[in-house]
Amino acid sequence: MSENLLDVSGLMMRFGGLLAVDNVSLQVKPRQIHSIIGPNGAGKTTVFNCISGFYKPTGGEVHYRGKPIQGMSSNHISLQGLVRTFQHVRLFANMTVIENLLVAQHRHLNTNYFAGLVKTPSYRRRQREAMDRAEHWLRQVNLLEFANREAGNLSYGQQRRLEIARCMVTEPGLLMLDEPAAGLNPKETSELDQLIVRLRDEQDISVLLIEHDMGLVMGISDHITVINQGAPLANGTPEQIRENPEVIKAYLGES
Ligand SMILES: Nc1ncnc2c1ncn2[C@@H]1O[C@H](COP(=O)(O)OP(=O)(O)OP(=O)(O)O)[C@@H](O)[C@H]1O
Repeated sequence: MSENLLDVSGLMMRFGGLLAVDNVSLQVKPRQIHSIIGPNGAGKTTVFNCISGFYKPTGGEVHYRGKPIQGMSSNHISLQGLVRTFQHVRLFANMTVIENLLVAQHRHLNTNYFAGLVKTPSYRRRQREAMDRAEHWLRQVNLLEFANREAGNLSYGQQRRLEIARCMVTEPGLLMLDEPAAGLNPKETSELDQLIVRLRDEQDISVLLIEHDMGLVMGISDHITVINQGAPLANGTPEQIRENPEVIKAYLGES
């Protein structure tokens, strides 16, 4: 099997006359934090949407754990273990924090109507496990004390962490985070930074990250892919990217 967890090659996405993603390739290895950076409108979120099944790519291939996933529905892809967050928080605001984590696991519980109706021992065991996982992840993201609060009443930083917990209760292999630090204050950003590193180091998962906060990206990434106007511009370690004149010209030099 390929040593890459995720292998994207020659990805293309066209919207009418606009080529939003033009031949982008990237490989995410196990236990890596891999960031995608680039100026506004470079095509980063479109790459995410193509990988996670929200868009059907116009061309190219996406393999996850060696299996082709391009063209699959987003639901099917998330069941394979590839889950994501969005640029804007998408929680069930009127549900409690814990309910958000239980709902997220529902599709993975594989219960059937009869088992639920008579509450068979295996049904009850799965419910208990779902509750244990929810509690575990609330502790990990420092939200246990808010378990019964409505998600919409959490601070923005807490909602961001709840979204990550919501992904993690499904036990993914690859977590895709789209601008998780947007709108966070420096303290919240530093908590997020530590959380992402812990996910890699303690949970053995890989993280694919889109982020504009260069301090965060340079501080925690194992590998960075830079795209500009839809096309790949550079690939490398944070040190290589920081010193790449093309990148400085296209992106870092602007800030
Ligand atoms: N559904 C769509 N239909 C038409 N054009 C789109 C669509 N989605 C994205 N685009 C266009 O594709 C280009 C890339 O957009 P995308 O959101 O992927 O960039 P980005 O790098 O994520 O930007 P930002 O950093 O500002 O979030 C932009 O020109 C955008 O207007």
